[in-house]
Amino acid sequence: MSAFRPFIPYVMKEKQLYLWGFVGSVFRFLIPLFVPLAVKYVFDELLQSHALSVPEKAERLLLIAALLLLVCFLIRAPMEYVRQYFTHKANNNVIKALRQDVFSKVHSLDPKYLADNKSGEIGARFFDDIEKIRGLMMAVLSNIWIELLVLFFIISVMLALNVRLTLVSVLLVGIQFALAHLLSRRLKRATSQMMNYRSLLSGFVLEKIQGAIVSKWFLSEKRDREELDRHLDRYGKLTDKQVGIHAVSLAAVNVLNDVTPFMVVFVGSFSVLDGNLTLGSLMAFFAYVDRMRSPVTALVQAFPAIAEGNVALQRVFDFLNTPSTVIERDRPVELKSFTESIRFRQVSFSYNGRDDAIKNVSFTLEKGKTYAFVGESGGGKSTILQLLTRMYDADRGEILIDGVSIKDYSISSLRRQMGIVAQDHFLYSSSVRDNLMIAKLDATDEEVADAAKKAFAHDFIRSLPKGYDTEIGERGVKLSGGQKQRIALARVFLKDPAIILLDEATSALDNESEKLVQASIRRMQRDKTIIMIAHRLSTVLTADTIFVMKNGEIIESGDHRSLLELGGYYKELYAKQNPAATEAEGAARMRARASG
Ligand SMILES: Nc1ncnc2c1ncn2[C@@H]1O[C@H](COP(=O)(O)OP(=O)(O)OP(=O)(O)O)[C@@H](O)[C@H]1O
Repeated sequence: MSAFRPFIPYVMKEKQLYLWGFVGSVFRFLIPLFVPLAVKYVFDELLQSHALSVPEKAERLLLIAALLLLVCFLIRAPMEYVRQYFTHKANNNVIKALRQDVFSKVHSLDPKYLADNKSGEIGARFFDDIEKIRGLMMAVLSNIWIELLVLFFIISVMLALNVRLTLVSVLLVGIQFALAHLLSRRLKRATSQMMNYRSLLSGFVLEKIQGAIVSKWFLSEKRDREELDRHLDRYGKLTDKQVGIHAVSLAAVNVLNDVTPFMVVFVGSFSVLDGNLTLGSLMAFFAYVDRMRSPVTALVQAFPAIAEGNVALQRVFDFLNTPSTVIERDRPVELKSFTESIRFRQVSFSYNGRDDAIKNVSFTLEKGKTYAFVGESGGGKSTILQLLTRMYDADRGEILIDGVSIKDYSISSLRRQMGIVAQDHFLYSSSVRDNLMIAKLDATDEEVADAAKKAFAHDFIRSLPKGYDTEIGERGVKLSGGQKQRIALARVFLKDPAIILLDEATSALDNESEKLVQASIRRMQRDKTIIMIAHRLSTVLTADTIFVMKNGEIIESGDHRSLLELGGYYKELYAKQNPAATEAEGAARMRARASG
């Protein structure tokens, strides 16, 4: 029930449309309910009247028929349209608002949530769950409430006709409701298991589609298929369970449904024999009891949709209420421009709450200089960038920009100062131009081309079939690794931020291209602060300061020369990558010492 509360504002926003739907429904459903009363009049009064001649009776019959037809065509039919149109429109608006909110929520989720949950499972909220909420709205807002109103109306008229018969009917219908209610709890539980599994299944399938090429390489298609079969079997069992419970509800309700009119005729016939009930009243009664079955059947038939919608509401609002750990403070400061320094003060951070990815790290970076982080894989280099861009917040210590904690800045103004080429430089399945322009939405063609030239991407882009308008496929599959990297670099050149973060930004380029791109980066350097991460030490030789990381700690720092002279871990790494250069440098130093 709890998920209904946050859902109410969505429905209330559309109350005007629902009101029209309500008006349409009342007319559409209540008009036919007067037909049995007309039948009663025809049987009890008109046909048995001694005051009227046969032609007069025929004339009245025709008049009643014409009146009923007229009401049906002129009021009931248009009201059906009003009911359908406005209720569906209102439902569509609610669905649209929910989808907008789910989509916006994706952007405010912590990277940790995105790392812990498969995109297919998150996508299931957007598609499957919200569609189930539509089913719930159709059942409840379009049908069930009006059926209940009809039930109330019918019982009132029946009470006026005959109390005893009404009690028999209400008792029988009451038993049907009680049965249905009893089974609905089990149905909800089964539905919840089924839907949670369905979202897991969509996560699995999406991941396998994305990894289809890897499956081909490693010939793991058969294993994927077996895994899918296992998932489908389990899902099949859960759907069978749900269908089974629903079938039991329908069977129980339908038996009683069949029995009810018969019982009414049976009991009612005695009343007719006793002279307590007219034949016309019994016929009207029979028609009402028949109509009375419809709300119960509608309710029971809608149970799966209601149960699924209920679970979907819970899942969607649980998702919308996912707390964020990276939170902007009230009235944050705008970081208008970066003017002095970035400072990490005794910063520690763990992704899983157990192992520190960064341990007590402190350093200061000055504006306009180039810094590099090098060291072993998994040493914590990328984590430094994650913390600086506030994808995660440090567990301990402080990160300051121009002397102010980054938590005090608005997140957008902080990120506006930074441009990043990450290891996983995601490209969208749109054109090259669109991919570049996410860095600057109002960029001119010249600015786009200029940025591409700096990243040495312009020539290859122009050679693509439609140049800058070429579609590059999902995640840029139609491009080579180096081409994708150049586009990611061009994106940062186009953004032209004060702080440039390069995480293995040139690793996919050949030596020649890497040198050219590095030169571009250096050219834009003047007032830029560059933080680069690289395994290939040849790319960081000119950095003002190189930080060497191991096990989440900075173990050495200095420029290339001083680090070599230190003779520590950096020298070891450098020697491994450049054996010849190290020997030559050693010999030169020896010579210098001998001559000095
Ligand atoms: N999203 C994440 N969730 C959990 N653990 C993570 C996550 N990202 C990184 N780690 C862990 O944190 C540690 C530091 O990772 P980080 O990516 O900072 O290393 P790195 O020095 O950049 O490595 P590489 O040079 O291989 O890119 C590693 O042990 C890694 O397994």
